[in-house]
Amino acid sequence: MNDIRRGDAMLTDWRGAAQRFEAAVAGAVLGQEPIIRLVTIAVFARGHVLLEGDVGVGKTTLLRAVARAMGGAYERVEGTVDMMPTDLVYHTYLAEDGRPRVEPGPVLRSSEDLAIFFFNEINRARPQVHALLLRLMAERSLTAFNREYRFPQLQVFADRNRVEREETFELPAAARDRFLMEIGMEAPRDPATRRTLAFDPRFHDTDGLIGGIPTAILDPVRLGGIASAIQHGVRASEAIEAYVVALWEALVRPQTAGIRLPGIDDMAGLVQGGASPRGVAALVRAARVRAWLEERDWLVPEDIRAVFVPVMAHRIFLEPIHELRRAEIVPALCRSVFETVPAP
Ligand SMILES: Nc1ncnc2c1ncn2[C@@H]1O[C@H](COP(=O)(O)OP(=O)(O)OP(=O)(O)O)[C@@H](O)[C@H]1O
Repeated sequence: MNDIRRGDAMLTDWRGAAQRFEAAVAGAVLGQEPIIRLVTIAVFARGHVLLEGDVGVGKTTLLRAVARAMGGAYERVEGTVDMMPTDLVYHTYLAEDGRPRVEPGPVLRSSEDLAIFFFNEINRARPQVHALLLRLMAERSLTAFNREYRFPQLQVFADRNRVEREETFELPAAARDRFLMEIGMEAPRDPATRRTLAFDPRFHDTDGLIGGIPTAILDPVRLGGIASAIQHGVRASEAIEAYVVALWEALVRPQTAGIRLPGIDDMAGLVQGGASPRGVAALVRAARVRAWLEERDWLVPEDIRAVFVPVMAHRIFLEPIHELRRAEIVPALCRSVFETVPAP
């Protein structure tokens, strides 16, 4: 078999694994197929994910299900206001012999095999902790105990609830683009799913639910190679390239693209920045994975549109007076961008 055929066969095998992975997660987390698809895209794009939503909509359950179905070394911490950055790296205690001991903390416990680091309730931790986490996400390395640790397989999942505002700390806006995606999660609307969630005891016992998921469906050690093969294997036509650049342009300069939003007089000053080349590269990366999951080796406009909001919305900086209405303005802006820019 030549190299291209071998590469194709590998991509097809891995697509099967991706489908089994999605099915395993969907078996435990009901009515969230679009969110599970986005998380799968992030896994194969090797990007970090922030999940945001109301209290008790299943964010933790989804991320635990993903960690279990994926396999590999996994650590989870819970954000608290008194957490220190060093709590992630080591902890000290007095041993039975009365002597102080130092043990690796959650980031170092599995050493360099760490595949998934799950940060629960990230907005309860203070900025010093965010700073360490964001550096770990950007560089996938950490210096401790006089040496550098590298985490080539590391993927960070974090969640934050949208409701809580007391004693919480927002992530710095400029650092949020370390997350490939920010995904909003809501409870399923379908009445039958709601009834099952309310009455079926399987969904009241999270540990039992997670324990029933098949494990280690994806091999984290090989994910980097497959992610690279997807990025090289999915083609973009000139028309698609022009489409992405036009969307980007319209997002950054909506007024020039002829976009008007209700209640905003100064469209020219609305977007202050943030949709950077790094952001658009992330968009294309995620779109290519979507195309691959849809069994194509070329991009279509729908691949771009399907990942546009979760990849781009958190990277846009608005004029400060509009930030309070961000949750309403940014989706409306994205919708207008799609309506204004003709798809090829
Ligand atoms: N879509 C769903 N599918 C399966 N279980 C669900 C779903 N939504 C909620 N649950 C169940 O509801 C309970 C609460 O879920 P979970 O702790 O994951 O919510 P959360 O969004 O992380 O909440 P918090 O913001 O308080 O941390 C769990 O027992 C979970 O099994």
